[in-house]
Amino acid sequence: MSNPVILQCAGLTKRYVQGDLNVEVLKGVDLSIAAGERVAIMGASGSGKSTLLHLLGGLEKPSAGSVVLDGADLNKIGAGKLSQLRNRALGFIYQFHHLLGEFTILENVAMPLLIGNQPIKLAKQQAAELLKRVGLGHRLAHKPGELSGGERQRAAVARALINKPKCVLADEPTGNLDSKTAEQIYQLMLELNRELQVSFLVVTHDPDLAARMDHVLYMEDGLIVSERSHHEQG
Ligand SMILES: Nc1ncnc2c1ncn2[C@@H]1O[C@H](COP(=O)(O)OP(=O)(O)OP(=O)(O)O)[C@@H](O)[C@H]1O
Repeated sequence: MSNPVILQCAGLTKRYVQGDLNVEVLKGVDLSIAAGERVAIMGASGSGKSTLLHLLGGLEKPSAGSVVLDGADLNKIGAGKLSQLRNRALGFIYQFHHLLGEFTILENVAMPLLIGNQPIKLAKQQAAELLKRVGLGHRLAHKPGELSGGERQRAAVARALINKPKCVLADEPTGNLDSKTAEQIYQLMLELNRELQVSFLVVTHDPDLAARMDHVLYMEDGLIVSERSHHEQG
């Protein structure tokens, strides 16, 4: 693939010290994601998938190795630059939506734009457009607690994409959804991937979701052990 690399890590290592124990959770992971590419990470519970996602998203620091996002080495830039870069270039989706309960859906989705210093009116306009796009145009003034699980997850997808990020990092985005609602979330992610050329890196136990990605990587005990390519889904 000749598309530019958006997110890359090399020799990524993470150790936690627990009392006398030194637990090596990531043991030198190399990974590269191109613009518009969709990658799934699968693997047993405890193999290090979420830890890898946190390090790639700059939410935690590695013990060794590098992460390069949109040309910037995350370990070599200061905290202020890092959060700016994260806000501009990345979107995050979690199994449990992490929307803020005291704000409306519209405000939740507009939030990344406001953090990026966009004027409120414009931010809300753009958030309303994207919420319509994900089928929530009639729910703008609702708070997360007033929506169904699937509606909340669609709002979370909208929030992850409002900044037109280069890459979305998703941790079990369909983990708590029934299969019909999960299907809507896959379709939405695929549409937005095609339309906006956003890359997706998705940690999942869900084989149906993994089958919609360009590549599936398997993690075992802190390392990526195999890769499968499949293009039957286009
Ligand atoms: N802050 C921490 N301190 C100590 N150990 C940790 C910490 N965070 C994670 N671990 C350990 O690292 C290992 C990998 O955790 P991680 O959450 O990355 O796994 P996972 O593959 O995402 O699992 P799951 O599929 O169950 O979500 C686990 O054994 C976990 O106990």
